[in-house]
Order: sequence, then C-alpha cells, then structure tokens
Amino acid sequence: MRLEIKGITKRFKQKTAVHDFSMVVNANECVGLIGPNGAGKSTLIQIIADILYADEGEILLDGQQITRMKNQIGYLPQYPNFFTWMTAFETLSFMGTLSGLPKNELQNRIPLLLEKVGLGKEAHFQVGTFSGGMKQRLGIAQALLHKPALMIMDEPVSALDPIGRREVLNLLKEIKKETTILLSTHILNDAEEICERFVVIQNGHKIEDATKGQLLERHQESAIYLMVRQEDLNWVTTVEQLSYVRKIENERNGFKIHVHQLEEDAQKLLQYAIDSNVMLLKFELGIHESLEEIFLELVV
Ligand SMILES: Nc1ncnc2c1ncn2[C@@H]1O[C@H](COP(=O)(O)OP(=O)(O)OP(=O)(O)O)[C@@H](O)[C@H]1O
Repeated sequence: MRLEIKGITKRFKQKTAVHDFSMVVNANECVGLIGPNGAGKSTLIQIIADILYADEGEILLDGQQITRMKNQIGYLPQYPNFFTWMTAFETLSFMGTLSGLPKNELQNRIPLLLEKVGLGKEAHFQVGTFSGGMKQRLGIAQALLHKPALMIMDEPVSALDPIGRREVLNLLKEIKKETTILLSTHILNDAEEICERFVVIQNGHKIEDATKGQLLERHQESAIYLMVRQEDLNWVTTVEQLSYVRKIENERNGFKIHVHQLEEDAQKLLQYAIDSNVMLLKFELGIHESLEEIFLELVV
C-alpha cells in the first residue's frame, strides 16, 4: 500500500494547521511523523483517516482517493475511547459489528487478535480495569480488526508510562512486519526504535524528511574522538597547537578534537600520531548528535 499525501492544507478559521503538506509512505515502510505539540500532526492524521476534510490537496492510497479505500486503513486515535463496562472481547465484537464485519468472522478473529496484542488472558476482563498500555493495545487490536494494509496511529505511546510504552513498542515491532505504518509522536526516541524514516512537521510545514542515517550524517559534527594510553596524555597537549585543530574537549575518557575539514584533517592527525610514535586506542571520525538533539535543533 503506497500512501501519497499531496499538497494538503487545512484551516480552522484564522489558524492554518497544515500548510501545503506532501509526503509519501511506501509499502512496508514505517514512517514517523514527528513534531512538537500543536505542530499539526493530529490534524494531518485525521485527514488521512478521512475523519477531517482538507481545504486543499488530496490523499491517495495506491493511486485511489482515500474515501474509497477506507477499508484498507486501521486508525488508532490519540485518545481511544472505550465503554469501561464492556470486556475486551465485547469491545472488539461491538466495534467489528459497527464496521460491518460478519459475526462468525469476528468470533474466530477476536481471540487471535487479543492473543496477538498480549490480552489473551484478559479477554473477558472489563476495560475499566485496564492500564493505559493495555487500553492502547486494545485500541491497536481494534484498528487491526479488518486486516488493514496501512495503520495510522496518533501518538500511540506518548501518554504511557515506561512499562506501557515498552509493551506497545514491542507490539508495533511485530505489526510492522506485515503492515505499512505511519505514526505520529513528539518523542523521537519512541519513533527511532521502530521507524526507518522521519518526517518532521512544525507549524503545519514539513521541515525534514529523512532516514535515520541521513539525519545523523547531515548533523554530524566535524570532530574526531580519540583515546590514548596514559603515557601519551602529554602528546594530546601538543595536538592543541596544530593549525587545523580548532579546540579539544574531554569526553568519555578520551578527547574530542574539533577540526575544520573532517576527513582531510583526520588523515593529518593520524599521520601526526604515527610520526610521534603514539598508540591510538580509539580514533572515530565524526561525532553524532542523538536524534532527539537533532529534532530539538530543527524545531526550536
Ligand atoms: N478543531 C480545531 N479548531 C481550531 N483550531 C484547531 C482545531 N484542531 C486543531 N487546531 C489547531 O491547529 C493546530 C494544530 O493542532 P494539532 O492538534 O493538529 O497539533 P498536534 O501536532 O497534533 O499537537 P499535539 O501533539 O498537542 O496533539 C494547533 O494550533 C491547534 O490549536
């Protein structure tokens, strides 16, 4: 299933929540839509789920208008709502009936789905007794009921505690093996575990669309990390005098040498170490910031 978001704009009175936004999710990809609070993620997700209408632009699934392809989409809202007095089984049965799924198919499928989301033993417990992580997993089961080819999820883990978060992330790792996924979050570390590509949205505009590797490469610092033996520590002070070295910082039991031209200067430094008979215990090129740091840099 290939999802194409083409030039979507959505206005709420004075506020333009999404501006001329385009992106693609290819079959079998898991893409993270990342943005701070109020960036426009929920608005865009709801337009893709065909719950909100865009003022401009269109959403296509395998080249067809999304409205005709709704049965191919599973949607997990930011705050899934359940009747607390229903059991997990009854909830899925009720939702499935509303979506027009045949009763006998539901009878067979619901136990399998509850097993899949780790709620097999709690099938006949009331939802009111569930933790946040369990409710979110039930929401995922609901979104999977009709075997969608594409899952869109609005902040599936943001509101959960570390245990609930881990449960849901593990489940999503399983689901992504057979389903194309687009999920929104304002926490890049969550998306980093399961997504291959990240689209960053800010004030309704797309400001980045890159894989993890591309993001790290683009935001790589021109610095070399090195470690030397105790007896060579004095040699490091001589490195500071070299014309191509901008500054030296202590880091992780070693040194971070900031240079001008990463590859060229690294070669010179390596040669200098050899000429000085210094044994390098570590020599790493380019120091990466974490994805979370890159995200903060992009959106601030
Ligand atoms: N129904 C609405 N009426 C008016 N303004 C709205 C409406 N829905 C959203 N907005 C505004 O549109 C902007 C984008 O909101 P949206 O909920 O899409 O952001 P978000 O990235 O999902 O944020 P969060 O992470 O806080 O949920 C915000 O400024 C919000 O106040």
